[in-house]
Amino acid sequence: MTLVAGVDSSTQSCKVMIRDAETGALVRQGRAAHPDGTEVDPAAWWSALQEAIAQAGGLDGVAAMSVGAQQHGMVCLDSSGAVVRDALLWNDTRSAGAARDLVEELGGPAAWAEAVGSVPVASFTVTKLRWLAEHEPANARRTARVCLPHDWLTWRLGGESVTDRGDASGTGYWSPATGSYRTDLLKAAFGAVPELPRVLGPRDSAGELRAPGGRPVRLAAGTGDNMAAALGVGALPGDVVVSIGTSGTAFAVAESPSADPAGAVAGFADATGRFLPLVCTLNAARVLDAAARLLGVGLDRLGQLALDAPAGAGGLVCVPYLEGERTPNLPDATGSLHGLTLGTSTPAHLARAAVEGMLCHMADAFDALGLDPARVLLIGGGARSEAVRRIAPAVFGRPVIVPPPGEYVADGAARQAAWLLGGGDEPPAWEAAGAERFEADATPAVRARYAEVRDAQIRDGS
Ligand SMILES: Nc1ncnc2c1ncn2[C@@H]1O[C@H](COP(=O)(O)OP(=O)(O)O)[C@@H](O)[C@H]1O
Ligand SMILES: O=C(CO)[C@@H](O)[C@H](O)COP(=O)(O)O
Repeated sequence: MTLVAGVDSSTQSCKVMIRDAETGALVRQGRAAHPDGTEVDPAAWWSALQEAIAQAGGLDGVAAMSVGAQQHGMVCLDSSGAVVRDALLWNDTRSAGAARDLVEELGGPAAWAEAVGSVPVASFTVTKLRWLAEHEPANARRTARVCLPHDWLTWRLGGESVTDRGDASGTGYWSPATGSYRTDLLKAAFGAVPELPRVLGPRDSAGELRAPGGRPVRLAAGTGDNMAAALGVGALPGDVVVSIGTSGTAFAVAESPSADPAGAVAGFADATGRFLPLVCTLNAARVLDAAARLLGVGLDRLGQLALDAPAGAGGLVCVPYLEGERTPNLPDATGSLHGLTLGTSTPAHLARAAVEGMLCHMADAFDALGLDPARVLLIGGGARSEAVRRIAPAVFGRPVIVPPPGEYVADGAARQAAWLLGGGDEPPAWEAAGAERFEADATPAVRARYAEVRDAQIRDGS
């Protein structure tokens, strides 16, 4: 049996899935935690990857491997390849001011959407580079090369200095429409053009690593985590995927590039040669973690409590901007609870408000895509919650399909590695495991009440 390994180096952890290259059957897996925080020494990703590989039983029998990872993170290297400073992650909002300046300098949001398919907010690499140039000029001067988390891991594994279309499209200096770097925008933001990774196509080779014993393991291009998830879950044009992970995302596979001048939809490229319009929120599954912490319960108990309370939580509304927010672009916002009464001051009402607030927020992201999909697929750690699976169709006002709980980012990376081995125009057709369909009566009043409270909070500027 020929094996492939897929990696998901995400915000909270590193996961490795080892699968049969031909059928996609799961053979073994491992995972390891990442440190908390929005700036991280890339060495921590490296040691988590080694730990996850060891937990998966090593790379014996693995012929090809691919790395999917959190998008956008700024990894600066000096001329010897050493890391200049801790990487600033996609959820680090310190470059919000730099984003505002860059948008203004180019002539407004529409100019950015036209140039690179997206309007940069603090998540985008280009804004982090501007922040570095302004706040840490010595580090900026030492920066000879800039790459992204998946690029850096691929390179450390023995690969070349390469990236892929999907991850390049989250930098803010690569255009999905033309397939080329906009070094003019990088120069304008950073004051210099450091060396950038070569952008590979979906089936291209990134080199190879030498596993213990000297056996070569081929490296696929890798990609950003959302692009890998689309590949792992087998998303087809006509589907929308909603992922409830550290970030919340709603995305679709598209045949042509997009450019939203309003900035809500990022016009990314995907990992198959197509495109991936995507709406991303800073707050998603960790809203449930926070509510569980407040109530002093575990996630399963939080879900039971939420299902015990009535729809609408008796008017208790949670606006879940706990980490600031990216969509809507409110980097300094905080979360809030509205509608506390003696009646709603119960653990069940609070749990329900947290689940519904998070899902209303995700439904806003879904709506921003402006699509009427044939299927809505719900994935990510948050989709493991029974309460989320049962309340989501009520809040979204449409059925949701929940694939079996799994590591779809790492699986997508594994599928890309199998594609590298097998060749062909499309990735190998691995059989999808049976998904469950959830239906519920729509609860438009829950969304309406949420929207009222959300808009009042935004008007207040808090
Ligand atoms: N049974 C569960 N119920 C609710 N949430 C869960 C459950 N299991 C995991 N999660 C959530 O999954 C989140 C991690 O999701 P994941 O998609 O793995 O994140 P990422 O890939 O962004 O690091 C955790 O923050 C946790 O809240
Ligand atoms: O910034 C984005 C997408 O634009 C995020 O989706 C990151 O890619 C982080 O992903 P997770 O760690 O939540 O999977």
